[in-house]
Amino acid sequence: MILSSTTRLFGRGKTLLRDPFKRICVNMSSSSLSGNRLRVLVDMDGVLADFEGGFLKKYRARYPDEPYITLDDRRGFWVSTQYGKLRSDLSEKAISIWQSKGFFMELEPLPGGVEAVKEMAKMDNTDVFICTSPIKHYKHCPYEKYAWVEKHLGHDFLEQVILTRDKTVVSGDILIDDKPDILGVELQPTWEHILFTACHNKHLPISPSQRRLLSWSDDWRAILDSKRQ
Ligand SMILES: Cc1cn([C@H]2C[C@H](OP(=O)(O)O)[C@@H](CO)O2)c(=O)[nH]c1=O
Ligand SMILES: [Mg+2]
Repeated sequence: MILSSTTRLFGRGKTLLRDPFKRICVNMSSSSLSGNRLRVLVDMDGVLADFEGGFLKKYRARYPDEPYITLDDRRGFWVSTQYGKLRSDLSEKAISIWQSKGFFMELEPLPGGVEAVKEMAKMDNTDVFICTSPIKHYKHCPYEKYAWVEKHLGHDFLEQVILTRDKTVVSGDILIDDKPDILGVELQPTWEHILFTACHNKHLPISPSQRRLLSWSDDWRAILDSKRQ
């Protein structure tokens, strides 16, 4: 009985369920109870860095005689899946592009993203983290993601980088991300996913409960304000 009321009071955490005191301490440091600070998680590729544009440019340069998919015709999150449907061997060719040295480092910033993150980071009661997934071919990508942040946001911002393959285990109030389905071991992440519009997701119908950020010219400040207490 005590355990089940603890469950209702303190949430669904499996490991901490038997220790309500510990659960309270953990919650105190999470966004909703940490002195009313807002914690914003900002994705990198497709939100701050132009993965799709960078991919197409390098793919066409490396495989000038192969067919390609214009950004307007992109559908589905995974580039290699759509290229594989175009012709089965093109999937591997696509993968070879983002596995190459320099791919992630040389991505151009998407318009307004770096400026928005810098502005957010200066706002009162606001903590901003870059929450990004490295590819499993780890030779260049993790290093280059850090280098990109250092180059565009400055050395101090390296403190704010979270590299994870599972964003559901990271706590925050908002996750601004271009991937339509963000899944992982945590079935009820603390953040609200704000879908950042990209060439591959712009045609997707959005559920009434989901919110979009159309670009960094859209009203991201209003979205942040809507989550403040
Ligand atoms: C393979 C692939 C990766 N990515 C990005 C998403 C991840 O970065 P991010 O979490 O910053 O959006 C990273 C590893 O999958 O590369 C795409 O956006 N499209 C793709 O097709
Ligand atoms: Mg992304």
